Amino acid sequence: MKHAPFIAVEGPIGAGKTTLATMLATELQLPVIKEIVDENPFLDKFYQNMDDWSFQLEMFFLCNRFKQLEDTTVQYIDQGKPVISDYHIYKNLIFGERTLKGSKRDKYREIYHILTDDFPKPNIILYIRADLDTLLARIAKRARTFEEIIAPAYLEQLIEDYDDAMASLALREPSTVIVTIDGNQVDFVENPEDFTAIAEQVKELMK
Ligand SMILES: Nc1ncnc2c1ncn2[C@@H]1O[C@H](COP(=O)(O)OP(=O)(O)OP(=O)(O)O)[C@@H](O)[C@H]1O
Ligand SMILES: Nc1nc(=O)c2ncn([C@H]3C[C@H](O)[C@@H](CO)O3)c2[nH]1
Repeated sequence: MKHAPFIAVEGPIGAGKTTLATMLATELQLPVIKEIVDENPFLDKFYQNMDDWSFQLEMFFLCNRFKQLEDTTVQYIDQGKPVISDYHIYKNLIFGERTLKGSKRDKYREIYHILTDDFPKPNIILYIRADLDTLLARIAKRARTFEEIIAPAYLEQLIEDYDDAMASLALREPSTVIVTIDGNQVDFVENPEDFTAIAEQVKELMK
């Protein structure tokens, strides 16, 4: 590994990223970086009108994650300390490519690369795949009001985008370990053995 273990949990909306990252952080005694949701002023507006609000929303996520990545690099990666995050910065591009159009998409892509290309990236990705029914059930279980109007078609598209993105990342960065977790079958919340198996695998990868 080029640098200390930097683990990212990824997957489409509601796959269980924050849940798994938090459980692993406790089990492996790692610091955990979580994305900011509650103070996001654009999410609500975005779900009501994606075309009007996507640029503001994507820029907000990008700026927040840029700051978190900057801090993570200084506090952990540069110090050789392992860390786990409930997202990979690459998700900005996965979402941005889907929600933005035309010149805004081109500008956003350029800004993304300018801001993030020189940062250390996660060397272990836990990719939770889950089908539409599983995602809808988990989103409903979490019951964030602004997510009630998420269109199933948007989620379906994101499921596909995530698969494509992980496949292209694997080609581009062959040294990055991507562990795919079947979120429909593997239940790290309800089945302790499922969680233990994931935690053991991560421990091995961190050696
Ligand atoms: N394996 C699981 N089995 C059952 N429930 C789960 C599982 N994983 C997560 N959940 C529940 O599903 C909901 C969504 O989980 P979580 O918030 O971790 O998803 P997320 O991927 O971080 O979401 P987001 O994409 O919005 O950040 C929560 O209520 C959580 O308790
Ligand atoms: N458009 C868009 N771009 C992102 O980078 C992004 N990251 C997360 N999200 C949405 C998913 C959940 O509703 C909620 C919490 O994860 O925020 C995003 N939406």
